[in-house]
Amino acid sequence: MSDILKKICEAKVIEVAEAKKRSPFEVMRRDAESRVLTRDFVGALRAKIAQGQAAVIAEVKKASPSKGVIRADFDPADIAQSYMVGDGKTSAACLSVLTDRQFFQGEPDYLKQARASTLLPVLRKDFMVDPYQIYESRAMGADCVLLIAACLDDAQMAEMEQIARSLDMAVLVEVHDGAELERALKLKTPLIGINNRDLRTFEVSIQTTLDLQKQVPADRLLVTESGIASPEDVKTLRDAGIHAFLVGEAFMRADEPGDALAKLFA
Ligand SMILES: O=P(O)(O)OC[C@@H](O)[C@@H](O)c1c[nH]c2ccccc12
Repeated sequence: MSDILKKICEAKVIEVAEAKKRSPFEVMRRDAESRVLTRDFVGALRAKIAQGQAAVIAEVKKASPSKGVIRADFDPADIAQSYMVGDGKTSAACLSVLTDRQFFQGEPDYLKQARASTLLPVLRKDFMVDPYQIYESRAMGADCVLLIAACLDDAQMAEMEQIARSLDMAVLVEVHDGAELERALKLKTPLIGINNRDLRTFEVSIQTTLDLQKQVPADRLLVTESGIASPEDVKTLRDAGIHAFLVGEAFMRADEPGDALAKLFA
């Protein structure tokens, strides 16, 4: 595990211990189980692809450890609506919302606001280290959770996936190398995220996706993540048969994030 990832996951363990004191496990579980109807995250991606379009998971992210504050004027509901509309032709399939406070200046409320202002399925972007957080994700309204293979062992991933499925949530499992990908493929989820960002160096290369793509069976839905910034990047990836994208920074730096999305994927 990279140093930054290790630091974040250690902080998460403490954060979760505190959260459990405020809302004990059974309370959180009941809260999660009382929520009705998730939005179909995988279906929304597949629908775009079936129409010959790129399936874009558009991220709502204020700041990151590598870039600091990315967007000072930050209104999650406005941003989410902008993504949902796009330019009227090209728009997001799904949203991703950072809920981590300490490293990404995120908030659980941002997810609630983004989801309430749109009809799009929402991924909770955070660092899962404990099954408690899967219930917590559903309780805050998430339709999909992220499992980062580098943070978890096989048994933890399988357990968290099982809980997510029992709550009708989708799972995006994120990998950065071939060994992590092999482990991710033991899960049932179709959504395999390949992170182009190396969390040790913060270097970003879409070549990571192109290299690992061969190892992803055709019945899985590969999502290329991070560092997608130009129409050339998009063309290279789509020509290679990759149609699902997770993009944050390139949109967050634009005045109108949905316009930036439409331009990047037109
Ligand atoms: O802002 P970018 O380079 O477009 O990247 C978006 C997304 O892939 C990135 O935020 C991300 C990918 N995996 C993560 C895990 C945790 C936090 C953030 C991430």
